[in-house]
Amino acid sequence: MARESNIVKIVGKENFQRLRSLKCLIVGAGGIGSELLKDCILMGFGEIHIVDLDTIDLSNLNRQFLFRHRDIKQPKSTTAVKAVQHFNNSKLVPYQGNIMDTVQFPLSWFDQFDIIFNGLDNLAARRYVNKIAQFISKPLLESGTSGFDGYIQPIIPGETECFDCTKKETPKTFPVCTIRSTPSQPVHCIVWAKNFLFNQLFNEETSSADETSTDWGTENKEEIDRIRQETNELHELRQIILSKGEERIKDILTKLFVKDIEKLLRIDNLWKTRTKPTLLDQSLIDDASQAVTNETQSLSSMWDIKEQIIQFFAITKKLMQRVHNGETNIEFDKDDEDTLLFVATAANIRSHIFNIPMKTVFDIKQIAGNIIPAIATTNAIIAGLSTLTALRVLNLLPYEPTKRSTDLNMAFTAKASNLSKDRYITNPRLAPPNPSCPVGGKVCRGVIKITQKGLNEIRLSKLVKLIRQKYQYPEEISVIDASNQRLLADFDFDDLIERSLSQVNLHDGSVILFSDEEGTAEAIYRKSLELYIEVIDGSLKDEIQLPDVEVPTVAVPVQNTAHTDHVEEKQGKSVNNENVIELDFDEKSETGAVKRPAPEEAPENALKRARKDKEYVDGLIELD
Ligand SMILES: Nc1ncnc2c1ncn2[C@@H]1O[C@H](COP(=O)(O)OP(=O)(O)OP(=O)(O)O)[C@@H](O)[C@H]1O
Ligand SMILES: [Zn+2]
Repeated sequence: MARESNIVKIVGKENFQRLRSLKCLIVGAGGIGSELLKDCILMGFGEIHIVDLDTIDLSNLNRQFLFRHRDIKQPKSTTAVKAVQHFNNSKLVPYQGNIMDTVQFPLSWFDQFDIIFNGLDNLAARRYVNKIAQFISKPLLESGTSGFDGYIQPIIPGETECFDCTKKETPKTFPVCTIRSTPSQPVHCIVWAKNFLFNQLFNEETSSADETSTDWGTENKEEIDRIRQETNELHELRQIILSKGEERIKDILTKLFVKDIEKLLRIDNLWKTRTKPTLLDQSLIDDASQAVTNETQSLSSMWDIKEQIIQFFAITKKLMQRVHNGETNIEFDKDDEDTLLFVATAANIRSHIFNIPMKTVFDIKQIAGNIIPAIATTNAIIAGLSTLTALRVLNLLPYEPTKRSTDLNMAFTAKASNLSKDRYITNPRLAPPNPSCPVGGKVCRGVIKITQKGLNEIRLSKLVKLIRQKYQYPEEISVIDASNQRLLADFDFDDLIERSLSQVNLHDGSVILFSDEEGTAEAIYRKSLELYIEVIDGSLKDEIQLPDVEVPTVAVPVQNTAHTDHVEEKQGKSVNNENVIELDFDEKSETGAVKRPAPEEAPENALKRARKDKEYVDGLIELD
């Protein structure tokens, strides 16, 4: 086949046969994932498995080229696979599910793959796959894009830096619930006004593209139902816009800033740790509806709430007239002052009721203009670089064999726009693992194999004893359920020690962290050990098998700063750090150290636990 002859030219006949026998996993079937699927098929991988938890949304169609309008609400993974069947020569296996679901995707399932590609859009899932790749020692091609910027990072466990070796930037997109129910910053209200409200009222074509994220950010069913219902009700507001009912602009304000907020206030759970919003004063709405405005206010001065509402009336009227003059779909454009004023006043009224500082129209113009769109071309470039790099990672190129894994290039694109003068792709080298990385550097890692019987019968005390014997830990060690940062045992907390592993909630997919609490007089500690629990079906001697890993001693605590310097140097002068790694990270998991007390934890243990967590986060230096 002509297509195959091209890849054969690149890798040679023998390597092509190897490629045909390899299995790859693509995590995410969105913007990058769709591209990866096409590229992996064109390369000729023997088997390609693709996972996505989501269904197709109207807003995906502009760039996720495997999907059509008729596919809306269908699962992404199966639809993507159907769309490529006609040119496919590989075995394709789609899954709809959350990659972090250890029941659907246990460690043994990951182990079947020769390489993993990430096409994800959130920090939690990226971190999870990174950790899994470290546990099973499989190469991972991590990637991400943001507007015209993007990056790929090949991760070879133990040899190159991992995803968590460098600190990640704060989020630029937000979970749905933050935007729709619990805003806490001006930008949340601006995203709501621009991406959601404005589109619902003035642009039918993009009206379901209401968020920059499909991540609900909550499991609260009541809240999700409310958001869905609210979306349906907004279609009625669109009718007001279409109906020439200028006198009904009051109803729009009342619905958005009084009735919807009343409903929100009824969901008690939302307000346990947050300040409640206050309803917009109905008399302010009534007064503003009577006010006459022809004055132009300075866009760089701060308007009070009264002025915001008056301007909201005026600008909504103006936009309604534009709709009636034939512009049925108006697009937000920061340079179209009408659309800007609508978004600014709506955002500010929402900020006002959520006790968030309001912003000048001028400031809002900067913020709204910067909300970064996803660009199909960047996704295509990044997925292409990712699959090409995979050839090198898998040693499939007959020439220039890679001497060390860190000689692999990590690619960044920046300003890939055809309007920009400085288009470039840079390729900084990879760094070795960061010794103070919480994932790769500071802990040793392995998999405990255990039977269900073992899980039900073996007590925590027995496990601790086995661990101490096998890895030469001292008497005092602490045991933490690392999946949720729960303390299970340490030198003065033994409430759970005589319970079985299943009684302390350990199960297939749990990760436990053992740390030396004692050390020597010279402050030499045994390195921490993180073990993944894999429950197996067959039989095992003593029902449990600990992994054969070396757990060396380390000196503590020395802050390690070398790595940061190294990263800066690696990225080169021409690449602005801020431009490079910008992804929609989930704020909650940014530190990776969520600390939840054990259900039966005494207050004094919470203190100790906090101390321990801190040690885990601080640096440990390995002694050779
Ligand atoms: N934990 C997860 N398990 C499986 N798939 C995931 C997980 N987290 C995210 N994804 C998928 O990764 C894909 C990321 O693709 P992309 O960045 O294009 O986002 P999108 O949700 O399709 O688009 P947008 O966020 O711009 O609306 C999405 O299809 C999303 O469903
Ligand atoms: Zn790391």
